[in-house]
Amino acid sequence: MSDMGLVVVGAAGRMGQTLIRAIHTMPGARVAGAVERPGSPYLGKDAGELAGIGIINVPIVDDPLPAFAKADGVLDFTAPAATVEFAGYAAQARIAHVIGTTGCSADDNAAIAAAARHATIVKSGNMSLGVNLLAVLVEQAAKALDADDFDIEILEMHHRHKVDAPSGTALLLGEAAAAGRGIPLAGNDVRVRDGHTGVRKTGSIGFASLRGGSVVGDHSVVLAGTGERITLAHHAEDRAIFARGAVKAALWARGKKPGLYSMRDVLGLA
Ligand SMILES: NC(=O)C1=CN([C@@H]2O[C@H](COP(=O)(O)OP(=O)(O)OC[C@H]3O[C@@H](n4cnc5c(N)ncnc54)[C@H](OP(=O)(O)O)[C@@H]3O)[C@@H](O)[C@H]2O)C=CC1
Ligand SMILES: O=C(O)C1=N[C@H](C(=O)O)C[C@H](O)C1
Repeated sequence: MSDMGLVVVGAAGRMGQTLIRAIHTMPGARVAGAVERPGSPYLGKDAGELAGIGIINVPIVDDPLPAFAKADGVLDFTAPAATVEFAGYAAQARIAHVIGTTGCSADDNAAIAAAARHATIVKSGNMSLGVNLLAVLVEQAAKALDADDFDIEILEMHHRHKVDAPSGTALLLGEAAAAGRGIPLAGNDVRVRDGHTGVRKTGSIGFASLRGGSVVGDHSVVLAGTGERITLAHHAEDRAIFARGAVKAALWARGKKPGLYSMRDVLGLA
């Protein structure tokens, strides 16, 4: 089979550039296109040169449709509104869509699920192997430790440029904890505490978000009991772990029937 042609949308962003570098080094994939928004100062620049790997003869363009028409898949770490739009185009083009964008609303997620009727979509708040394994461990721990005895709190820290909170990873870990407890996360989550909050509600899952500096992504899940505390944690040191996961997801999705898949499916951890 020929190398999978991948379009990187948001190609000038932090993840976009990391994705261009990852595709360049991973066997089985090639950069087939690079897209940024209309008016971006990066339009016309070579995606490889911008990413620091030298000229690859892929100019950054602002029209996704012709790029998608010539490709086998799209890697998308952009913003929720853009991702919903790209999901529609990827479905039209019948190509795989790997979505790393976080901060999607319920309506955004419904639009993405609708697109997955026609396209193979892999969506995850975190594409790394380590975090997806951590989610499995969190689910097991939450199941093993009774909600009356152990409180679950999720702490995340990211760089100063991050725009959404809690992080997609924190929510993914919260979903895993809730699954372990046999409850939905919605309605049991406490995303903010301020002022006179009252005592902690038994069985709730708390979140706290820190922002600062250049932190790539730190996540801790604390299971706090009386007299003891378990902490399960992951520290991302390099965005390459997310980019390699995304390319792996695209290669996995090639030829799979339409549907909405997760990184746990890709990694065989489901
Ligand atoms: N799932 C995972 O493993 C990971 C997910 N992420 C998520 O990925 C997303 C991006 O993160 P990051 O790379 O740090 O952010 P950046 O802001 O650095 O990159 C986003 C890029 O997308 C571009 N963009 C936005 N809208 C459009 C559009 N309509 N068409 C084309 N390009 C567009 C932005 O352009 P402009 O600047 O002009 O707006 C920017 O270049 C975030 O949601 C983040 O949380 C990040 C790391 C890992
Ligand atoms: O914005 C980021 O940088 C990251 N976003 C993802 C998230 O919201 O969890 C994944 C990773 O932690 C980096």
